[in-house]
Amino acid sequence: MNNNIVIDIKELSHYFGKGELRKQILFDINLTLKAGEVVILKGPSGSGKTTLLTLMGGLRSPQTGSLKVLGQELVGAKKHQLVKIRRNIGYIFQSHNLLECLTARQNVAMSLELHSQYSREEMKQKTEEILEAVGLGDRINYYPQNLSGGQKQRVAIARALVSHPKMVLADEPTASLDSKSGHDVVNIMQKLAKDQGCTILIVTHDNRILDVADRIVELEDGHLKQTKIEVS
Ligand SMILES: Nc1ncnc2c1ncn2[C@@H]1O[C@H](COP(=O)(O)OP(=O)(O)OP(=O)(O)O)[C@@H](O)[C@H]1O
Repeated sequence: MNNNIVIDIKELSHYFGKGELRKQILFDINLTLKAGEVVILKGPSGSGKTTLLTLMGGLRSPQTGSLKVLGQELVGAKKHQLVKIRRNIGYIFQSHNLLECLTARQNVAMSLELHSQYSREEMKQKTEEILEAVGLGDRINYYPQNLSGGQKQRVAIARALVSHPKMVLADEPTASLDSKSGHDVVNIMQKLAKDQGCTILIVTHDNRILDVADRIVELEDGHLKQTKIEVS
């Protein structure tokens, strides 16, 4: 595998439904994401962005074409192979999906517990460091209900990045935030990713955050537009 390539998609198509209801959602997608790149995927509602993101994240089985994540082909992969690939990926969703009964620290620590190589002391240290890095050093023991929308999304970022994943997939991470919090959140995500050499793919409608991207790609009716906007 070329170590520099994190996602390699060739001629990927996707269909929902069966028989007469079968409908093609993605058409011959070709896309490569390199290590450390921040890429924004935009496009109108219903154009297939979330479908593509869930395929790349091993959250849905791809049907035809080729989709390689970290060198592993996911077309035809078994369930356990999808599960294995997911351990290398951090996920951030529109609504933060924090567990309300756990503090910020516990929510972040949960993600580390999946990586059993860490001792309790290491987990505590890593959790505190990442919460400091997202500007929540003074909110470590707060429950989600006592945090603002932007702060909760920052906990979600900390949770996604604490285990140093190779890739982060973020689906509309700023949709429920005001302009300033939205910008803060993506800036933190971008900085941490650059520090860690992590690739980020952000699906968004939010034109206010386009400037964090190294590259913007666009889906329209399931087709990836060939014109790629390079952001300087
Ligand atoms: N599980 C499913 N079964 C059938 N059709 C689906 C399913 N999930 C999505 N679709 C359809 O696939 C198309 C693409 O949906 P998708 O959620 O990927 O679009 P999107 O670009 O992310 O939209 P939005 O910006 O509104 O979230 C839509 O027409 C949607 O109705």
